[in-house]
Amino acid sequence: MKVAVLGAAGGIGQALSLLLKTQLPAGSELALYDVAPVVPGVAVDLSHIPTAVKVTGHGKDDLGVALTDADIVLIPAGVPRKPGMDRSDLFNTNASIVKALVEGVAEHCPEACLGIITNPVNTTVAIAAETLKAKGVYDKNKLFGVTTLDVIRAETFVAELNDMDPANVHVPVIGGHSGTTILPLLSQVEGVSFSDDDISSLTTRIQNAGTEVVEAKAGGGSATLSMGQAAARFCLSLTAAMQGENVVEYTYVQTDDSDDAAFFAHPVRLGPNGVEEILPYGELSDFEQKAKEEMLEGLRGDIQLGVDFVNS
Ligand SMILES: NC(=O)c1ccc[n+]([C@@H]2O[C@H](COP(=O)([O-])OP(=O)(O)OC[C@H]3O[C@@H](n4cnc5c(N)ncnc54)[C@H](O)[C@@H]3O)[C@@H](O)[C@H]2O)c1
Ligand SMILES: O=C(O)C[C@H](O)C(=O)O
Repeated sequence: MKVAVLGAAGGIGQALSLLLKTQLPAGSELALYDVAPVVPGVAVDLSHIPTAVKVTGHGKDDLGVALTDADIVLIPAGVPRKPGMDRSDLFNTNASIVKALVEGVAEHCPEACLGIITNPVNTTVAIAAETLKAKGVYDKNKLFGVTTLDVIRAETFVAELNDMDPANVHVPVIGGHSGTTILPLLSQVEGVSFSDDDISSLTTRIQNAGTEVVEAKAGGGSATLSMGQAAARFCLSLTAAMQGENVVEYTYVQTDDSDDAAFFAHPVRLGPNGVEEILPYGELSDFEQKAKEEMLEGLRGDIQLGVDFVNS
């Protein structure tokens, strides 16, 4: 198994790479790519950890080497938010970064599964899809927007509120990855019943959790450590699925469901070739149904922005 992390010298990239160095199956290879000159040093640093995962570092002219033979590519390259910004404010800088890196994926490892972390995820995943289509190598089963951070936050907050062990809490989160497009399905959490006030305040907290971190970091970036954990969970699930295990994760994938949006986070059964099956997200409460209807237009607009960026 070869995993390439593009943007590996950044806040997420380093946390994620540390977790993968310690948790990928023995015999795996971890290729770290970044335009920042520190990336070979990050690779040397990680290489001193005694696990059977080989780490290589690749600077800006070495994208092809990092990507060749990759089975999974994770992209956290790009700028993070500062207080007062929305994720959509990152579009101008991050759209072209994602497009260029995905062109590299199309050229060097078109069969790899690709996890997009760079914001605005609602849009950058559509950019990746259109870029791969333009190169004639798009496989909708191999492209994922990594929304696992919404899931782990929801699990943490629900566990805190109900004094439970977070390991025993499972919260579905569907939709997209910004503001109200993040839709936790609290009605489906087993073993807990919430008051209407709890549902309203927990939903808002989960939707605004990224902003909570951005404000607390006060200009020093956005979530990196929890995101590193979330992306590692997603990557390790995909790795296990590629090796034959039965794994389901919530992730933002192409659904072609005209009632929702072209991309929508669903529970997805992962397999050796990426998406094995997109599972239904089940029945929504009246609160969730209304929240879904209210956010769909915005999510569809975010996706269209990505489509237009590549095609016009
Ligand atoms: N999907 C999510 O849930 C989620 C969560 C947190 C952050 N994010 C997003 O992830 C992105 C990265 O966040 P961060 O905190 O790690 O930022 P960061 O600034 O700490 O790191 C970004 C890294 O990307 C590198 N980079 C920039 N352009 C590049 C290119 N063309 N090729 C390769 N590397 C390049 C930079 O050198 C830097 O090392 C941001 O867009 C942020 O909004 C997404
Ligand atoms: O909020 C951000 O800008 C980063 C990320 O999308 C998050 O949810 O923490």
